[in-house]
Amino acid sequence: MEMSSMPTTKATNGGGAEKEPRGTKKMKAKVILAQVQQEIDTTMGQERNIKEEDLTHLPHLQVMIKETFRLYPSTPFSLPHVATESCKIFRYHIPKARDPNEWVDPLEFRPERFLQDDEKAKVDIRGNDFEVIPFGAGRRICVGLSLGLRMVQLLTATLVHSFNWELEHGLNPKKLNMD
Ligand code: HEM
Repeated sequence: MEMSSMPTTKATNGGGAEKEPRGTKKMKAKVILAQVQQEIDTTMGQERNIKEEDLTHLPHLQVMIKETFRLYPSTPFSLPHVATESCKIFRYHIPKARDPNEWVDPLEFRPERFLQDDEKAKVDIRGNDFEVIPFGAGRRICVGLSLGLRMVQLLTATLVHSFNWELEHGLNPKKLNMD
């Protein structure tokens, strides 16, 4: 996600999500954040911490994480595994990462593409659909898949539940030093 750095507690932020001009990427990120926060608040309230059992009731959280894995898979940074060109291996079609023939607006962060009734609603990230394989696929698939996915979901949900997130001093995400 294009947001990180300085958290404010939800109580002190004053609900700034609606104050940005419409149509900007920053605005979109805030809307997505607000949507996930609202989903968590509606589902389990603000009085207790998120538990693993809650995760299955949070579809917006799940598609936000799916979209993050699609657009920013972590593995190419550590292992030399990324499809730079679409190709066919035996009978398997492996689409190029962020292929415009596979994805509408491939470079846009659009979690809703994975929501029910949308184009890619059925795509799963557990190695069954080759469009998004953040954990790999086949016999060398990540053995920590279930643990890793649950941890990412639980941690993200907990951070989003407790804080609003934005870059310090309105920094442009493109200028963020990721080294
Ligand atoms: C979000 C978290 C994680 C991501 C995105 C991830 C991703 C991956 C990927 C892409 C591979 C390579 C698959 C391939 O070669 O095709 C891999 C392999 C592996 N991962 Fe993970 N992983 C995560 C968490 C974990 C955790 C929590 C553990 C252990 C508790 C783990 C243990 C392993 C092991 C042992 C392999 C090598 C499997 C093999 O070569 O047979 N991973 N992971």
